[in-house]
Formats: sequence, C-alpha cells, structure tokens
Amino acid sequence: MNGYYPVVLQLRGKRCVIVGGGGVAQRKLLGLLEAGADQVTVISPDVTPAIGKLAEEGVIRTELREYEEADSAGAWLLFAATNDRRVNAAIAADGERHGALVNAADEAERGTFISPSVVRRGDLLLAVTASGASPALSQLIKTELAERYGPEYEQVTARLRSLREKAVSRLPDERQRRIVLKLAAEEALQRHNRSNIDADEWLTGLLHRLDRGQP
Ligand SMILES: C[C@@]1(CC(=O)O)c2cc3[nH]c(cc4nc(cc5[nH]c(cc(n2)[C@H]1CCC(=O)O)[C@@](C)(CC(=O)O)[C@@H]5CCC(=O)O)C(CC(=O)O)=C4CCC(=O)O)c(CCC(=O)O)c3CC(=O)O
Ligand SMILES: NC(=O)C1=CN([C@@H]2O[C@H](COP(=O)(O)OP(=O)(O)OC[C@H]3O[C@@H](n4cnc5c(N)ncnc54)[C@H](O)[C@@H]3O)[C@@H](O)[C@H]2O)C=CC1
Repeated sequence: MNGYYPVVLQLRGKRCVIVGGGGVAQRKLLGLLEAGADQVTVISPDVTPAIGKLAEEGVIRTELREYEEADSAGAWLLFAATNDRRVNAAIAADGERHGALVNAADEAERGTFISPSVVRRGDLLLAVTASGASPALSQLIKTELAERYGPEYEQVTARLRSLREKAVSRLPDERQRRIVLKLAAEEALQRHNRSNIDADEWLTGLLHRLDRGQP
C-alpha cells in the first residue's frame, strides 16, 4: 500500500493558499475554482496573465512577493508550487506544522495530499490518480473517461438526485428504497436521453416495475 486514501473535500469558506504563480500554480488554482473554492490567495513575485486577470476581477487575491512562514499559518489547504525546491520543502514543513493539508508539486512525499486528474459533470466527479507514478497516465485516462461520460451526465446525476429526494420522502422502507434507487441508477445509465420524465412519474414507474417482479 502506498498510503494514499481518496477523500472529497468541501472548500467553501476554507482558506486556500497557493505559493508560486507559474503554470502549475495556475492549474491548481483553476481546479480549486472549479470546485467552488471562494477564499483563494496566490503568493508569488510574478503570476501568469490568467492568474493576474482573476485577481483583477476580484475572484482571488494575489500577494506579489516571496513566501514567508506566516503565510502557511492561516491556510487550510496549501500548495507549494514554486520552482525552488528548497522553498517548496520549507512550505511543506511549515504547513504541516500549522495543521494545513499540503501539496508539494515537485516532491509528493513531502506533502500530505496529491491532486488527481478530474472530470466534472455537475455533481458527478470522476477523479484519477497514479499516485505520482505517472501524471501523464492519469491525464490520458481522464480524457477517456470524459469521452465515456459526456456532458449529459450532469443532467443524469441531477435527475437521480431529485428522484432520490422523492424516494427518501415517499418510501419509508429502507430495503425497498435501496432497490428502487439502484434500479434508477441503472435506468439512468442505460437511457439517459429520457431526460424530460418527471421525478414523481419516474418513481411510480420504478415501483410498478418492482411490483411486477422485474427489477
Ligand atoms: C505527485 C503529483 C503531485 C501533485 O502535483 O499533486 C505530481 C507531481 C509531478 N508532476 C510532474 C509532471 C507532470 N504533471 C502533469 C500534470 C498533472 N499532474 C498532476 C498531479 C500530480 N503531479 C501528482 C501525481 C498525480 C498522478 O500521478 O496521478 C495532475 C494529474 C493534477 C494537477 O496537477 O492538477 C495534472 C494533470 C491534470 C490534467 O490535465 O488532468 C504533467 C502533464 C502536463 O503537464 O501536461 C506532467 C509532465 C508529464 C509527466 O511527468 O508524467 C512532475 C515532474 C516535474 C518535472 O519534470 O520537473 C512532478 C514531480 C514529481 O514527479 O515528483
Ligand atoms: N505537480 C505537477 O503537476 C508538476 C510539477 N512541476 C513542478 O512544479 C514546479 C513549478 O512549475 P511551473 O509552475 O511550471 O514553474 P514556473 O517556473 O512557471 O513558476 C514558478 C513560480 O514560482 C514563483 N516563485 C519562485 N520562488 C518563489 C518564492 N520564494 N515565493 C513565492 N513564489 C516563488 C515564481 O515567481 C513563479 O511564478 C516545477 O519546478 C516542477 O518542479 C512541474 C510540472 C508539473
């Protein structure tokens, strides 16, 4: 076992700090924003034009200077993404001491987490990692997954959420609910073009299928 355990973090209201302002920092930043992070600061003497634009628009904050130890103190999620190995090592050590989750972009072992390759389809999130063995492989598999699970899966997942809400209120029997929800997920995967069916109607249809004994 390599020690890596996957989790999905809720970033709303959490302070995220990226140190470094190059291509890697930019990629990490865009990933955070896609997740809905709303308190992001980038610290670096220089930043890419895209990072600069986001700061101008007020989406993120930038501090155009070198890293200082105090920067890691208030961070919940911390990225060491400079091109200076010694600085990245110091950030990782400071961050851990202050209780932040740390990503070390140049030397994974120094940090406490690594970033996966991600495909987002609304609430459906597909994440791939090779645990540092091959970021390029993760990227390739992500591309395959993005083709297999196209943009329509946003709607598929949203429909399953509304159906599940209905099922939770209409079906008190846990076993029946579980069977219905598994059946719904199967149907959604097989026939995701039927996106216009109402959740109540769908649930009724699923219950009929169960009654007729054809799950
Ligand atoms: C350990 C890890 C730590 C971390 O950063 O979290 C790490 C470390 C390093 N990456 C390096 C290189 C590259 N990284 C990418 C791309 C990505 N790297 C990402 C994650 C990770 N990279 C973590 C492990 C994930 C895993 O193994 O699955 C992705 C998935 C997620 C993200 O960063 O958001 C993102 C793809 C996003 C997407 O598009 O889907 C590319 C491809 C490219 O640039 O086009 C290359 C060149 C090709 C190659 O090397 O394979 C180097 C060497 C640097 C050097 O040569 O100096 C190191 C340092 C080292 O090896 O120690
Ligand atoms: N994890 C990953 O996916 C990858 C990681 N890497 C590693 O990440 C490092 C960064 O890559 P790039 O963004 O392409 O480098 P880059 O050279 O484009 O950017 C480095 C940034 O760090 C800033 N910086 C340097 N010293 C600093 C300090 N003391 N305080 C704050 N900011 C400082 C620079 O101003 C610059 O903005 C590379 O050196 C490499 O080791 C590289 C490719 C992929």
